[in-house]
Amino acid sequence: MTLRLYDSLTRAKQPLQPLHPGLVTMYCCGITVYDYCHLGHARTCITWDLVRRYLQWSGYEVRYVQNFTDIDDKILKRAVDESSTMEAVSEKFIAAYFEDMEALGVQPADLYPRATHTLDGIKRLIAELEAKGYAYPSGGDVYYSVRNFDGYGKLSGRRLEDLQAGASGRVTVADPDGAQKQDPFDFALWKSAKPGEPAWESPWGKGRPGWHIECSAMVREFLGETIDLHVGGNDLIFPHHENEIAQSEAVTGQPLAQYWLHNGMVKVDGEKMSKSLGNFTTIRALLKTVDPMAIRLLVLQGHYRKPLDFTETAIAAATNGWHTLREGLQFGYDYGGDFGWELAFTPLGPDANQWTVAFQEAVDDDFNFAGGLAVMFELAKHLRSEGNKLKFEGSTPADLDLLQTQWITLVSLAEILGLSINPESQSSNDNGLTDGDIEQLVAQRTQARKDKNWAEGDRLRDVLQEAGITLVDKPGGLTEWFR
Ligand SMILES: Nc1ncnc2c1ncn2[C@@H]1O[C@H](COP(=O)(O)OP(=O)(O)OP(=O)(O)O)[C@@H](O)[C@H]1O
Ligand SMILES: [Zn+2]
Repeated sequence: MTLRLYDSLTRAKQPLQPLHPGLVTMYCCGITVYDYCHLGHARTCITWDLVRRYLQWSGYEVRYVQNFTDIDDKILKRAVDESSTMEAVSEKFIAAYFEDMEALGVQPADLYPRATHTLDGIKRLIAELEAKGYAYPSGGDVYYSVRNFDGYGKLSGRRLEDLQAGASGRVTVADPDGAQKQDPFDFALWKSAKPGEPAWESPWGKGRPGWHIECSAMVREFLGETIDLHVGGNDLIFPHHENEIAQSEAVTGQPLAQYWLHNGMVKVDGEKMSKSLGNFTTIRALLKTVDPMAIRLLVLQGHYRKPLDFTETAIAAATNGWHTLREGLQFGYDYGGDFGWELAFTPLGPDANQWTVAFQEAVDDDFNFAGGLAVMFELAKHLRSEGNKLKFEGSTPADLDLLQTQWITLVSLAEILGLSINPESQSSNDNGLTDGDIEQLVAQRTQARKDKNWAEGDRLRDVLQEAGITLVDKPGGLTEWFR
C-alpha cells in the first residue's frame, strides 16, 4: 500500500517517497510563546503528532523538529505589560506548552529549536541571501527582495502583481517601516535594535531577526536543505511559508520541502480561533471539563485539511465517541483475565489482519483518520455488546480467540492514534456502569416489559438501582435514566 498525501504546492495528492528511504524528515512551525495555547494550537499539534505516529507505525523513522518563536513583538509587549523580560515570558509559556501537550498525549518532537538559540544560522543565511542579491540592507534593517525570486507566490497561488499593499496584516504589522523597502512586499530579515529591546550583534548592526527567517535557518541547521514534510496550519501559507520558500530556495537552489502539508483552522462562529482576536479557549481551561482523549477524538473525527468548528455539540459528540471507544478498550481488562489472556502484548503492525488493513487503507489516503476510526468504532461497539452479554447474561456464544484478536486490534489501533485508557481507573466493574451498559440494560428491560416478562423487567430495574441509576418510565414505553 502507498501513502498518498495532499501537497499544497502541487495541489494534488502525491505518493510519499522520502528522500532517504525509510526516513521522513518533518518540520512544523511552532508556537509564538506569549500566551497559553488554545484549542487551535492543540489541533495543529495533535494533527502532526498523529501523522508522525502513523508514519512510524507504517515503518518509517521520523525525525521531527518543531520550533518555538521566542523573539517577537507580541512577546515583547507581554513582557512590558507584565514588567517582565522576553526570556521570562518565553520560558513561562514554553513550560506551559509542554504541560498542555503532555496532557493531550502529544509526543515530544526530537528537537525544539528556538530563535534565540539559532542566531548564528539565521545570520549566515541572511549574509548568503545578501551575497546572492536577494537581500539588501536599509537603515539598519535587512529586507528580502521578493521581485528577485522568480518563484514568489507559487505556494499560495498569489502573484506579486495581484497583491495589494496591506493584503496581509502580518506583512504590515511585522514591517511597520515600509518606507525603507524597495517594494511593499519585501519583508524584514533583520530589524535594527530599538531602545530597550533585546538585540544581538550582526554585520548589519545590533538588532533581531524577522519571523520568517528563523524557520528557514532552523530547517537548514537541523534537518538539511531539503526536507520531506513541511507542515503547519493553513493560516501560515501566506506570507510565512511563501517567504520561507523564497529565503531557503534562493540560497540553496533546492526545493525546501518535498511536500507541503497544511491543516485547517479551529473556528469559532466562522472565525479563526486566535489569541489576537480573543475568541479562544485555552487547552488548560478545556481540560478542566473535557477528557484529553475526547479532544484528540475531536481532532480525529474531521479531516485534517477542513476547518473544525468549536461548539458545545462538537465537544459532546467527541466525548460520546470517546466513551464508546473506551468501553471497547476496557473489554480485555475486564474479562481477559477470566479467559487467560495475556494483557501485555506487542501491538499489531499494518498487515496483521483485516481490520488493520482496512484502517491502513483509510489513513493511507491523505491521512483520513476518520475512516480509520470507523474501523475502530465497529470493533469497539462489538466488544461493548459482548461485554454486556458477559456481564448480564454470564456468557457469550462468541469465539473467544476472535474476541481476543478484535480487542488486541482495537488497542493497537488506538495506540497509533495516542488514545489510551487507564484500565485501573476506568474499570467499569469497579466503578459502576458505563453509559453503554446502562443503555443496554434499559433496552433489555424495555424488551422484557414488552414481552410481559415482568419478573425480568423488575430484576433489571434492581440491577440498575443498585448501581445508583434512577429510571423514569414515560408514556409510549420510553424510559429515561439518571445517575
Ligand atoms: N485556530 C487555529 N486552528 C488551528 N491551528 C492554529 C490556530 N491558530 C494557530 N494555529 C497554529 O498554531 C501554530 C502556532 O501558531 P502561533 O503561535 O503563531 O499562533 P498564532 O496564529 O499567532 O495565534 P494567534 O492568532 O492565536 O495569535 C501554527 O502552526 C498555527 O497555524
Ligand atoms: Zn515557519
